[in-house]
Amino acid sequence: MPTPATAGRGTLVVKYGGNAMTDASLQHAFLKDVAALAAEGWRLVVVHGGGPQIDAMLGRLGLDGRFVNGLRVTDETTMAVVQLVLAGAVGPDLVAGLQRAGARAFGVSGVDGGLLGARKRWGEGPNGRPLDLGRVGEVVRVDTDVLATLLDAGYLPVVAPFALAEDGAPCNVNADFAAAAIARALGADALLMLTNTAGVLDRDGVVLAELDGEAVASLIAAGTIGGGMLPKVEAALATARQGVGYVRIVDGRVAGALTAAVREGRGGTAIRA
Ligand SMILES: Nc1ncnc2c1ncn2[C@@H]1O[C@H](COP(=O)(O)OP(=O)(O)O)[C@@H](O)[C@H]1O
Ligand SMILES: CC(=O)N[C@@H](CCC(=O)OP(=O)(O)O)C(=O)O
Repeated sequence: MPTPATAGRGTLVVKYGGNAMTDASLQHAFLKDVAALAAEGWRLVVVHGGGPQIDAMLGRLGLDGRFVNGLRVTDETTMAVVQLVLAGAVGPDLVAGLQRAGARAFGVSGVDGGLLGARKRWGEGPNGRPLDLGRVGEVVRVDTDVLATLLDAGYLPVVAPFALAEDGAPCNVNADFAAAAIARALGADALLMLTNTAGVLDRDGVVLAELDGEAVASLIAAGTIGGGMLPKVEAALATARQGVGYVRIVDGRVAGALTAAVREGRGGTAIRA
């Protein structure tokens, strides 16, 4: 597997999942990796999740979180909590950690500068019938100006994934889809998705080194891929098909996983068009 590009001159989009963030020392190792790659000259954008952190806040407020095929059912109150947690806690914590690691990080959300525009995304209910997920969006427009401006000025953008809906208010977008849309729009050399598994696992729990569209479809049909891995593989595959040459799902719980994937082209599951 080739590495993404000539070291230090390309664009990397890194999706950092909420499940990979739970251990503080591993988060510190990840942020040091990110800062080191940025110092090498990579144009780097971090898109973060925060699903478990949103669940924790909902729980504290006595509210339930519900998912359909990996997408959160989002009513108005849930949307407020999503914004609060992502742009008020998870994002600033990552920005602060990156600053400590020596990077000039700058937090934005998908609504800032019109970065992400979305239309309503429907879920799939029983018998394939459309299911109303509430304020959930699918990205249909990416305006990369705000990212280019920050990158050109030497900042490392840290993106919270919610977007502008057609009614002009924020809507909830799964962070895997947000990262994928940003990687495509930037013409990134690579999309790295850090999660809390060794990669995509087969039915025996063994990590699959490489997957194409056909393999993904049969693993989904067999029920081997489910939950939060569904949007991840869907987003990864679409990104690979749309020209991002290096897409990899890697273990965010392992120190050095990001730099190994970027510099040595190894670890986790490579997704091929
Ligand atoms: N075949 C599979 N391989 C790996 N993980 C899977 C698979 N099928 C379902 N999953 C689930 O998907 C989860 C990762 O997705 P998610 O919880 O949304 O993480 P993140 O916060 O990183 O986006 C894993 O922790 C696991 O529970
Ligand atoms: C629509 C939808 O599901 N939005 C996600 C956004 C956060 C996210 O994707 O976080 P992870 O990457 O940690 O899973 C949510 O509300 O949980």
